[in-house]
Amino acid sequence: MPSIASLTAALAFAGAVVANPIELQKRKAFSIHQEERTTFAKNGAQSRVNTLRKFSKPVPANILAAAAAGPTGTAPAVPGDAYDSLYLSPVTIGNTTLQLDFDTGSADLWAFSSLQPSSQLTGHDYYKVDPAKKVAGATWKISYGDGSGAAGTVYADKVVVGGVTATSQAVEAATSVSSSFASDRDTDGLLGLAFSSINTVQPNQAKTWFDTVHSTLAAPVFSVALKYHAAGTYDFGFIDSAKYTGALTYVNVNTANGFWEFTSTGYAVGTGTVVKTSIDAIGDTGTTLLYLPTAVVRAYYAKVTGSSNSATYGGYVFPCTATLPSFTAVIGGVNQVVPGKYINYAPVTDGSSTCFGGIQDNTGIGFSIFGDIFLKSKYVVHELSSTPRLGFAQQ
Ligand SMILES: CNCc1ccc(Oc2cccnc2)o1
Repeated sequence: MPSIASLTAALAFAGAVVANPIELQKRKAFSIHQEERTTFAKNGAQSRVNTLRKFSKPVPANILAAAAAGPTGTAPAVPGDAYDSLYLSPVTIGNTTLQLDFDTGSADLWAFSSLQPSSQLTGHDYYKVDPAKKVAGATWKISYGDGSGAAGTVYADKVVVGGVTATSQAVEAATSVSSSFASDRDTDGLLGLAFSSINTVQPNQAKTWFDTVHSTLAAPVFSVALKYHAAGTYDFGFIDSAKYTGALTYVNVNTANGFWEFTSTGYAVGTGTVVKTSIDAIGDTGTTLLYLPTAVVRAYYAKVTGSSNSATYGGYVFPCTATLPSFTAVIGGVNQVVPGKYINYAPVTDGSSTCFGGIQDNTGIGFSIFGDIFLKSKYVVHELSSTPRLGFAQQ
């Protein structure tokens, strides 16, 4: 049995993280967790298997099973402002870590880059392009539902999200961005998590990061836990049962339009009865609000005293002191409830006593959008199986 000192020295040499030797001597039994330097997607369980084998120790079946399962990872989702207008997550592209908006409503991974005018880069982390990694002849150009957009060229580089590595991922480097992106110093780009069929790279469409890595993950899933005025998470390759209450219930997804598109079969306002109606909707972490059919939105604000559909503010507003009813959408036959408090998005301008509704009309969009206002009360599993589906549970 090697001495504690020699074991500590050996592990320190191997670059392992060990407790203080004195601390080790105080303990009767201790476990050593060794992080290995790998170039492929990280897999903590595999590191433990390697360590136990290194010291000729038996490997418990559950650790072997987890190691064989493949990597998993978790990235934080941090509100970009006081009203959860968007959420930002750290992504390492090449050697730089940027804050990207993970967007289940689009399929381009793009970043502010060294190709832009330096005046657009103030306050940003940005991707420093390496001409050796350029994808010859490839360009991209994207427009979002809020009228913003960006365009540029394409590089193949290492992209790490939550410890999971894609060694050669299409990284769309911006050469130009719209004014709303240029003035948003917090968002360094987007990471699309919709289906690669709507990626905008030409002439050869690129894959999303999740599409690149999903076959190596422990399971072909990612799970989203956005939170109300707090940091949440994106889990990749696994479902974290500690992050929700009750059961996960599922609905099939129609991927024809490249979205996580599903049908809600009814709704209720507050304690009212469920109105059966078919609502064609997409889940979209990149959209702030909950956009619904005109009749549904009218029924909701009919229960909000002092509310009106304001031409001035471009949507339904109400007194910030209003007590808002909850909103229920029936998904997969299960009532998914959004607390009324979550439907007060923000004052129309800082300090105003008039507030802008989290529920708005979907006129002009062509479908409903279950954006952050809806998502932040749920744990949402996105399963890329042979028949893709969405799982919902209450946080
Ligand atoms: C606020 N405009 C800039 C901006 C930040 C994130 C995005 O992207 C969006 C916008 C709407 C829908 N989906 C993604 O645009």
